[in-house]
Amino acid sequence: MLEIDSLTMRYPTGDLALDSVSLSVERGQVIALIGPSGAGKSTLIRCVNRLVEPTFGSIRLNGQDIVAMGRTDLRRARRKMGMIFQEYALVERLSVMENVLSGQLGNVGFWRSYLRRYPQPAVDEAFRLLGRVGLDHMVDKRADALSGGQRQRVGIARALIQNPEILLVDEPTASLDPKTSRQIMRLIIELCRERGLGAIINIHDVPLAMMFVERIVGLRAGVIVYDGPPKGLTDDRLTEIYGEEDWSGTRGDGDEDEGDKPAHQKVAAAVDIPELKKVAQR
Ligand SMILES: Nc1ncnc2c1ncn2[C@@H]1O[C@H](COP(=O)(O)OP(=O)(O)OP(=O)(O)O)[C@@H](O)[C@H]1O
Repeated sequence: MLEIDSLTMRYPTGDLALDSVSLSVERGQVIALIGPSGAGKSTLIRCVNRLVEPTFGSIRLNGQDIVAMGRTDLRRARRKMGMIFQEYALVERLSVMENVLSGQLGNVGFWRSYLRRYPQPAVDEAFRLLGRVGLDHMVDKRADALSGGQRQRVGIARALIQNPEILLVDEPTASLDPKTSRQIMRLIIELCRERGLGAIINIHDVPLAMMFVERIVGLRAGVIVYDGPPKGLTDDRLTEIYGEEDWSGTRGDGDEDEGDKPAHQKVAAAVDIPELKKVAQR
């Protein structure tokens, strides 16, 4: 569905942010993109929606090369990409409903959206999505009266109302507490599953990524140094991605909603990491 080939990005400052990155995302597949600060994670996402112009390489969404597109085609292609941001990017003075409907901006034309006259099917879909993300009781609340987790739910509903083919998600939980972070990650993963949506999620929280995502891609200095399941992220692999560090205790403390087993035992069972299992048995 999304095929990135030999993607290279050198900023005008001379920084080589991506060095011949190749990556495919299948329909319904969610990828967590991890790596240290400056590894190129945000640049990769920004290249996919062409907020920055790659220096070299191709990015195909359903066979169409985004890098080669002119303005009209690019605008159309961007509608197929749902964006979810760390800082939510909501319009503070607008209601939850209006923020969600703003995801339709590309489809309803400037004047209709300016006058806030959205077609009834869009309004119905917004209600449905707000129900799905658990905010149906808050449709009229202003965005600036919401908690971080609620804001992110609005951000998710806004991304989904454009009926995207892929989600590009930049640090969705960086501003949230641990429990809310898990709820938001779980929601994103469930929605991707329900809709057969592919996603690339930039994330610093390795344990959280390992808990929810089946494929992890590790970037270091613009190069993919790991691409595989969470259970393959051994200490050596983490060192390759992040550099030398004591990794004990890094691999998560589990999912609070999975029954009464201590959380770290569930993660240990799920990810099959021997060192973690030893800790879990204590
Ligand atoms: N607008 C820019 N102009 C010049 N260099 C940039 C720009 N944006 C990013 N870079 C450089 O590109 C490299 C990759 O940065 P990028 O922001 O993509 O990394 P990241 O992995 O997303 O980091 P973080 O996790 O801190 O957000 C870094 O060396 C950074 O300094």
